[in-house]
Amino acid sequence: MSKVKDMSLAPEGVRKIEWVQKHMPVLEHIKKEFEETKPFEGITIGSCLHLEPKTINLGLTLQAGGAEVAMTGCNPLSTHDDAVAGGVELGLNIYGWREQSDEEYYETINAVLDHKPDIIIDDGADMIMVLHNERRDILENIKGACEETTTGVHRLEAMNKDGALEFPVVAVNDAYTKYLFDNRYGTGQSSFDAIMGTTNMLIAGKIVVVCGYGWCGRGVAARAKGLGANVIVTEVNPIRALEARMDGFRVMPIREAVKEADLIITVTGNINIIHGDDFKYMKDGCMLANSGHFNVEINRQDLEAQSVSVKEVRESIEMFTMKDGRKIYLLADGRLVNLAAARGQGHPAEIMDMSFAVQALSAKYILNNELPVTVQKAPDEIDNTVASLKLKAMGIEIDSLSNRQVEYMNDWHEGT
Ligand SMILES: NC(=O)c1ccc[n+]([C@@H]2O[C@H](COP(=O)([O-])OP(=O)(O)OC[C@H]3O[C@@H](n4cnc5c(N)ncnc54)[C@H](O)[C@@H]3O)[C@@H](O)[C@H]2O)c1
Ligand SMILES: N[C@@H](CCSC[C@H]1O[C@@H](n2cnc3c(=O)[nH]cnc32)[C@H](O)[C@@H]1O)C(=O)O
Repeated sequence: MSKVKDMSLAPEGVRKIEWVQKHMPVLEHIKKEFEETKPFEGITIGSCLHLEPKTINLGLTLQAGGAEVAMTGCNPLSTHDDAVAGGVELGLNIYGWREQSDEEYYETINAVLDHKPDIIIDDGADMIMVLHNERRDILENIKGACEETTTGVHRLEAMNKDGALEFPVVAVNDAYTKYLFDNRYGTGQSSFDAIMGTTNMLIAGKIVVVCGYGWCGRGVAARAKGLGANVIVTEVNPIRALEARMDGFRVMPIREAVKEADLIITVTGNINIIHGDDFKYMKDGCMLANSGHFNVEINRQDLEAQSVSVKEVRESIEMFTMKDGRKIYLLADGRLVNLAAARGQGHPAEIMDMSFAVQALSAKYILNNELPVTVQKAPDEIDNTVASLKLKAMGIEIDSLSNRQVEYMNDWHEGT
C-alpha cells in the first residue's frame, strides 16, 4: 500500500536512488550482509524520515534484510516526489508527498502506523508522540525505536524523565559517526547548498549570523567563513560562546547581531531565536533561514505582525515588506532550509551513508536485545563498525596499538 503524488515520476526517482547508492558504500555493505542473514524476517519497520533518495536507500536496506517497510516524511516540505515514486516501484510502502497540510502530515504518519510496525525509525519524534498519545492501540507491538536528530532525542529524554516513555529508544543522533559528521559537515554544506541555490546570492563579503554553536552551528559557521563571509555567532552557553570566539568568530547577543546581519541562520533546536523586536533592528534586505528544527526558531507570526505585505518573490523565498518599507526575506517558510527549500537536497550521500548505517544497525540491535525502557546511545560497537567500514571504503588505513602500547596505557607504575 502507498499514497504518493505521481507514479509517472518513478523512472527519474529510481535513477536518483541508483546514483546515491554508488556513494553510500557502508550502507551497501550492510545491505549485502542483510540479504544473506535476513535479520528482519517477519518484522515490520515504520519510519518517519525526510523522504528523498538516500532515505529510500535505507528503506531498501531494511527490505533486503527481510522487513516489510512502511515510510512517511518527517517534514511537510522535504519529500521528493520522484524519489518516493521510485521507492514504491522498488517495493516499499510509502505515504508522502511534498507540501502536505498539517492534517495530511499526521494522516500519513497514521497510515504507517496502520502497518503495525515492530520497530520505529523517527526523525524529530513526531511518530513516537502520535504512538504514545493517539495510537496506544499498537503500543504493545513496538519493540523499540531509533531517533535520528538532536531535538528528537531531547524530546524523548524529557518524556522519559516524566515517566511517559513506553518503549526503548536508541539515540542514533548521539553516535559519533552521526553527529560529528552529519550535524557538522552535513548541515554545514547542505545549508549553504540550499541557500545559494535558492537565492543565487554571493556569500563572500556578507555578514552571516549563526545562532547556536553546537554541532550544526560549528559546521555552518566554518562553511560561511570558508565562503568568505564575516561570521558572527550567538550563543547562550558560555563554553560554546568561548569556543566560537577562539575559533575566530565574533560573538555577541542576538539583538546586536541582527543589526549587522545580511543573512541569519538559526541552528539551535530552540524556540523564538529571532522574534519580537529583533525584526525592527534588521537591515533592509536581511535574509533569514533556519537549519535547526521545525519552524519555530524564527517566529513567523511576529514577522507577519510587523509587515504590511508578504509575497513569494522566488521559489522558497517570501518577501516581507515592513511598515517602514524595509524588506526582509524568509527562506523555506522558516523550516529547515537544507531540506524544505524546493532546491534542498539534504546532506550529501557520503554523510547519510554513515547516519543511515547507524540506523540500520541500531534497528537490528533493538531486535536482538532486550533493552530497558529508556533513551540510550547507540552502542560503541556500532560506531566503531561504521567508522571502520567508512575508512575502508575511502581507502584509508590506520595504525593499531602494539602489545607494548596497550600494556603502557593500562599501567600506572611507569613515570619520568
Ligand atoms: N538541518 C539539518 O539537516 C540538521 C541536521 C542535524 C541536526 N539538526 C537540528 O539542528 C538543531 C541543532 O542541533 P545540534 O546537534 O547542533 O545541537 P546542539 O545541542 O549541539 O547545539 C545547539 C546549540 O544551540 C544553543 N542555543 C540554544 N538556545 C539558544 C539561543 N536562544 N540562542 C543561541 N544559541 C542557543 C545551545 O547552547 C547549543 O550550543 C537541532 O534541532 C537538530 O535536531 C538539523
Ligand atoms: N523532523 C524535524 C527534525 C529536524 S531534521 C534533522 C535531521 O535531518 C537529517 N537529514 C539531513 N539531511 C538529510 C537527507 O538528505 N536525508 C534524510 N535525512 C536527512 C539529519 O540526519 C538530521 O538529524 C524537522 O523537519 O524539522
